[in-house]
Amino acid sequence: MSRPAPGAAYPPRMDHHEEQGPRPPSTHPPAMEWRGLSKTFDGHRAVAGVDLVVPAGSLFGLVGPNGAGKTTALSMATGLLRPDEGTASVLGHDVWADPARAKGLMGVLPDGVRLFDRLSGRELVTYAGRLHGLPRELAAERAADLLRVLGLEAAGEKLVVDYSAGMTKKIGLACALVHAPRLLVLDEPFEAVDPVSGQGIRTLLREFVAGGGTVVLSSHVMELVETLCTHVAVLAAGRLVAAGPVDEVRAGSSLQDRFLHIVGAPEGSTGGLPWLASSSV
Ligand SMILES: Nc1ncnc2c1ncn2[C@@H]1O[C@H](COP(=O)(O)OP(=O)(O)OP(=O)(O)O)[C@@H](O)[C@H]1O
Repeated sequence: MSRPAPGAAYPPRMDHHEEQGPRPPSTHPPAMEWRGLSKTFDGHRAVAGVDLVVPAGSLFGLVGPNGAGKTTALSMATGLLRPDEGTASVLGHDVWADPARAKGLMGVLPDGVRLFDRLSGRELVTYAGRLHGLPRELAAERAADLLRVLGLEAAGEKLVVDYSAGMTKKIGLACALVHAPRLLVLDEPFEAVDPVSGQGIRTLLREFVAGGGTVVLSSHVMELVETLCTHVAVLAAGRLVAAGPVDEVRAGSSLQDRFLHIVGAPEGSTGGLPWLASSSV
C-alpha cells in the first residue's frame, strides 16, 4: 500500500464523535486496535500518535529501526507502560480501562522478560497458568506440553536463572501461551533462538493462527516477517510510516529493500572508519 504522508496516521484517524457520530458496536472487533498511542521520555517523543488496526486472524509483524518505538508501543498496548495519550484495545476491550479482561485474552512476551527465575522452567510455566486461573493439574499438563513442543523438556527442572538467552526466550513464550490466549503479543520472539527452535516456533505460531488466534510480533529479520506474517507495519522515529498486508507494503520488492527505502537507509560505503582497514597499520 502507499506510504502515508510523513506524520500521517495509519489508518487515517477519524473523529467518530464529530464526523460520524458514535461508532456502532461491532460483532467482530479487531484483535488489537491502537488509537493515538503516544509516549514521551525526557522530552523525546518515543511514540508519536500511532493508530493501528490488527485484524483478527492475522500474523502481524511490527518492524522498524533501533529506537523506532516498537517496544514502547507494544508495552503501552499490553498494559505494561501507561500511555501519555491514546488508547489500546484487545478484541474490543480497553487495555487500560478494563485490564483484567484485556489481559486475560492476551499472551505477552515482553522485551527483556523479567521472570521469577528462581523457579524451574516447569514451575514457572505452571505458575503462569495458575496466575491466569487454570486449575493446578491443567496448568501442569499444559506446562509439560509446552516444554516438549519448545524443546525444553530436558531443562524443565533447571532453574530459569541458569537458562541461556534462547531458552529464556522460549520459556517466556511458554508462559505467554499457557492460558490459551486469543491474541499473542511477542516482542522479538526469535531473538537468540536457534534455527531448529525457530522453525518450531514458526510452526507453532502458524498453528495458533490456523486455530483462530492472532499474533503480533516485532522483529528485525525481514525475511522472517516476509515469509511468516500476513501483515506488517513499519515504525520509524515513533511514527507509523507504512502498514497493510505484506504483499501490499513490499509492493513487488523484497520487504528488506522496501524497508530500507521506507526508512531512508544511507546507501554505499560508510566512509567513516579508515583506521579499521588492516592496510592502515
Ligand atoms: N524507559 C525509558 N526511558 C527513557 N527513554 C526510553 C525508555 N524506553 C525507551 N526509551 C527511548 O524511546 C525510544 C524508543 O525505544 P524503543 O525501545 O521503544 O525502540 P525499539 O523500536 O523497540 O528499538 P530496538 O529495535 O532497538 O529494540 C528510544 O529513543 C529509547 O531510547
